Amino acid sequence: MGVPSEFYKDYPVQNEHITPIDFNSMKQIPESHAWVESNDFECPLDKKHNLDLESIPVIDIEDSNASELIFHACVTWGMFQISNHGISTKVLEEVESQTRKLFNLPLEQKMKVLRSPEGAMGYGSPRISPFFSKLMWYEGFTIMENSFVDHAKVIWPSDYQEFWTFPEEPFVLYVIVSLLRISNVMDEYQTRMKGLAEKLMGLILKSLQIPESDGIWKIQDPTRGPKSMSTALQLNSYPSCPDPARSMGLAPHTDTSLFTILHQSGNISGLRLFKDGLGWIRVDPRPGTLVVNVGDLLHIISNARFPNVVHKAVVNKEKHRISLAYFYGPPLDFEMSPFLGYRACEGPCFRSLKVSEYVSLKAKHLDLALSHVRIG
Ligand SMILES: O=C(O)CCC(=O)C(=O)O
Ligand SMILES: [Fe+2]
Repeated sequence: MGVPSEFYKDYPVQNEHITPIDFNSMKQIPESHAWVESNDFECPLDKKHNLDLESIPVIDIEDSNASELIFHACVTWGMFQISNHGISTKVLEEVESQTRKLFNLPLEQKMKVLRSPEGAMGYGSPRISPFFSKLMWYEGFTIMENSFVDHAKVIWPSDYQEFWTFPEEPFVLYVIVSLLRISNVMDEYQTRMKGLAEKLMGLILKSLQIPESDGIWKIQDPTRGPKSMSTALQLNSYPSCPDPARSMGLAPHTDTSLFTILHQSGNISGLRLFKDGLGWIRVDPRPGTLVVNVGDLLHIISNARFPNVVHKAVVNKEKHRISLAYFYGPPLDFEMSPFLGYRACEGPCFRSLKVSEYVSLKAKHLDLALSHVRIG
């Protein structure tokens, strides 16, 4: 979820958990990246017998029943796919192509925007890395709101100026042009995602029958100014891997957000969700759709009615997979309470707490964070 950089100052990450290796030069996976049975319990959907559970629902968000359909999908899966979402193929192709360009830069260029040990933005390994004994076959780039160019200037001010001072160098020029192009595309994508997220939020709150007088409806109010929603765009890159069965793209986790909107590139399988009793289920990319998954904060607000779905990403031998996750959450100062409407379970399952407290608990305890919030 989008949090200010200074937020993680009490939870610094060690360098080995920030710096990705040069994946492209690897003919085999190093011991540091070799997982034991990483892809256990793989459970292809075509082997399922229960037809109702056979696929993550695709919901047309303009459908008059969208809210109802979302409710059922969230209760059953904690995940759904959306069509008719208004993000054009052109925008998605553009953002994907710029993302590929960024990750295709030589490692030493990407290292110039490496996330700091206390930081939230920039290039690096997953922030969940310290919680696992093995490293992931992954490199990512986290962008917060505002313009990407502004972040770039903040992240590497001296080099940025150098680029303008010595423009005769062709590679440097290429980087400047790429940077500006990427910035525009990333800004545009975030703006579109924000609009879509606001719409989805309305449908989700309606699906839980939370009355419009409740404070949660008001957090999207733009007059709140800088204290508006916390969002982040996470560019995920999974280079092709010599030994996918013993590697992990992104280890099993739940998202801290209210919900996440995920775009999976091309026709490359990678996302898996965990369903009790069934194991790992493939959520392959489907043209024209985006994936939406329930995060921890919506799990709390829905009083555990919506599962915060455990998911992971696997890698493959031939293809370089890209995905883009847009995390959407309430402002850090927002006090969350489980909603106890007639659809929720009896009594509150969680205590009330500020979003900032939950984000800190997550940074410290990862998947055990919820046990610090649960009542009874
Ligand atoms: O790449 C994927 O399919 C999953 C990404 C993800 O779970 C995340 O960015 O939190
Ligand atoms: Fe995730």
